[in-house]
Amino acid sequence: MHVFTRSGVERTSQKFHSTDTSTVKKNKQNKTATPIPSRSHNRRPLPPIRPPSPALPPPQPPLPPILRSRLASPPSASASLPPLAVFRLSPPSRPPHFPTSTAAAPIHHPAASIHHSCARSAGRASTFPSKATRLLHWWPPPNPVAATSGSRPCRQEGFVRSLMEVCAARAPGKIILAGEHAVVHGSAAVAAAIDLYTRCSLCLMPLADDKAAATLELDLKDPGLTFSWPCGRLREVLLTDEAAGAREARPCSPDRLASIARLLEEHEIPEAKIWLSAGLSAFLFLYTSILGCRPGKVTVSSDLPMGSGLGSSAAFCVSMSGVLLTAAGVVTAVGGISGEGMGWELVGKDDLELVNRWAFQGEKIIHGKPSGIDNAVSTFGSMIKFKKGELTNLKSSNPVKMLITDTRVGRNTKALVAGVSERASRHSDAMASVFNAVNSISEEVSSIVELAANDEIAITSKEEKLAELMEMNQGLLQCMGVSHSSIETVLRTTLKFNLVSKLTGAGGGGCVLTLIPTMLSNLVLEKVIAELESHSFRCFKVEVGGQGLQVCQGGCSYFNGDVV
Ligand SMILES: Nc1ncnc2c1ncn2[C@@H]1O[C@H](COP(=O)(O)OP(=O)(O)OP(=O)(O)O)[C@@H](O)[C@H]1O
Ligand SMILES: C[C@@](O)(CCO)CC(=O)[O-]
Repeated sequence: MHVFTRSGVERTSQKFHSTDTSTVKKNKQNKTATPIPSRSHNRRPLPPIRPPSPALPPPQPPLPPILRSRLASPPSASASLPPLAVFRLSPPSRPPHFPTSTAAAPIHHPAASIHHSCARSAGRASTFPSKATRLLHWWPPPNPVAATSGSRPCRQEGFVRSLMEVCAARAPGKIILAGEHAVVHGSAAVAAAIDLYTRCSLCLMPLADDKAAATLELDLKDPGLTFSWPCGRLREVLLTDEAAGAREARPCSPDRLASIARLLEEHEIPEAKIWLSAGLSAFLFLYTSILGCRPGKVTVSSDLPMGSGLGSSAAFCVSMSGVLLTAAGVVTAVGGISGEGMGWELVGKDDLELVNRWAFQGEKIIHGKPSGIDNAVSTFGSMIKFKKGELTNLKSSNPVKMLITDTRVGRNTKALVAGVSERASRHSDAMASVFNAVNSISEEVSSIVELAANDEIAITSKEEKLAELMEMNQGLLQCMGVSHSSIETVLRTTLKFNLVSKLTGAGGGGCVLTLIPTMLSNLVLEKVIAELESHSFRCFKVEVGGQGLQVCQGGCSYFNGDVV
């Protein structure tokens, strides 16, 4: 059992700036209370569920391409065996997926610009020179260290490699088996990485003679938007040029957050995509803190549905921190991943700790008061128990099958976390008991997943215990006020088949986990999925417990802004 410690965790909540959308929009979700029916073996019906307190539902973006291939019932597929989430502690063998680039129509602004992508599949003339041209353009290296130290030598802080200016990182999403929300208040939680990734790639531009022309560009493939800021404007507003040192993760001060908000206001982000502003703030903070105001282009693409409980914000912050710290020369790859063949490499433990600390600072901008579990599991991978910043690796001895159902109801983690904290301050004793009960559940779940079950009876008994704990955890999440009528529909549907489900992540919509017993017949499973999908939910499979952050240092190449 390995134990990592996340140091430097700040538990004070940070007030968000004026672009925080949770105050702008109200939750327009269906607020009808829906009771759950009792199970066949005489369980009492649970009390009606009140919809979560102020959650902002971002409009659900189209399904990421990789998820389309994971749908339990692809639109045109015949009724074959539906795929499931399987806990597996080996790294996934599926090669990474990179979506195609998008077409853009620019909207101009004097200080900053934003481009809206029109079609996922349409090609776009690359703004990147070919690799050969870039090398020529960059020669001789701008730093004397590079000139004297060989082809891959530049590992000094503050110096960015000149010959291999392209690097990339990818970080996985996660599911939470037990303990969400309570973990923010000090309880234990159990989470596992899934094999859906967010990828960030970075191309550092030459420090142009014409400083006025230098820009920082961010291409977000999933919402289909490109943002750019003149580096001069960044210096002017952030009152900084140089990165203050990437080796120490620093929090974003309220002043800096206010300056970042000013930079974002200049962009006039479309109202329908205003929920992106939290991620943009995290990006500007991480980029300028780690690399200063130097010109570059960052491209982000993700397999994860955003704002659905699968840790998209953590995967965004971890992959972003990973690529920036790699470019800054403070994080180094330690070796390849067998079977991947795409140049992804693992990162050493100390470097992962640093990435995790930076990502946590980014998560604080997006979430307000994160526990740190999402960025920890995205950074370190595997299955973990997390309590008060301490992480314990869990070795799952039997595969545990989970079906993931995306209710497609958008919500906002920050608002949901704040809602639970408000309830905790209104009913401190009652909520302390709820958090305490969740802590016991998570501790028990973490012991059970490590138990080796060697025959059908032992496996069934293990799964029954897990199911009961998941059911209890879901009941306590309802007490916290983070369930939703769509989640209740999933619970009700799976309960008809005697299957247990619980929400995963922040709740309020998003994704739900259903434990699939090893002995369940495929026929029954198909019926469950068909019924879930008849409610317009999406069911899909993931592999669980794989690697965390991976980087690609040079050696990766670019086409139209995507790493290929
Ligand atoms: N690929 C991406 N591109 C741009 N922004 C992203 C991306 N992924 C996440 N984000 C940012 O993170 C926000 C979603 O974070 P949120 O915490 O609400 O959901 P989540 O992390 O998917 O769910 P949970 O925290 O419950 O696991 C988005 O609104 C956006 O600001
Ligand atoms: C809801 C929460 O517990 C998990 C979100 O994935 C928030 C957190 O721990 O930061």
